[in-house]
Amino acid sequence: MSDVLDRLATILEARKGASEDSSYVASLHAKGLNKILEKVGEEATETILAAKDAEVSGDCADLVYETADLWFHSLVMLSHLGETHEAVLLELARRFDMSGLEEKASRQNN
Ligand SMILES: N=c1c2ncn([C@@H]3O[C@H](COP(=O)(O)OP(=O)(O)OP(=O)(O)O)[C@@H](O)[C@H]3O)c2ncn1[C@@H]1O[C@H](COP(=O)(O)O)[C@@H](O)[C@H]1O
Repeated sequence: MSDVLDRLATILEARKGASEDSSYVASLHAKGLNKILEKVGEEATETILAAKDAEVSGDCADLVYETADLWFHSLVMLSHLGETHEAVLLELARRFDMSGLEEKASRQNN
């Protein structure tokens, strides 16, 4: 499961050179950053609405589906700008490590 982002990133990279008629990702790149950002915004809104519905129904299936759409379009945005998910994972890891150090320092001070 953990290699899904790596595998998807490889496909997204390959789609940069693909024909826009044969590939949704290539069509987004061809339409440009504004179209990609429009999709990220739409998917973020759909994710928020699905989260509100999930709170009422207790069913998170639509929320998971919409979050996957949001992550996917965010990955296309990063790829369009020459960045990858790895930079985001590194940033999360850096924060995780920092919070670990803070916890340790706080334990030592008490
Ligand atoms: N993970 C995804 C993925 N998630 C969502 N989508 C597409 O994202 C779009 C979601 O937008 P909407 O729900 O607004 O649907 P829509 O109304 O058809 O979209 P628009 O007309 O508004 O652009 C749909 O067309 C979905 O098919 C995806 N398209 C592709 N992938 C992955 O990307 C790879 C490359 O895809 P292609 O470029 O199509 O080969 C695929 O193998 C998949 O692994």
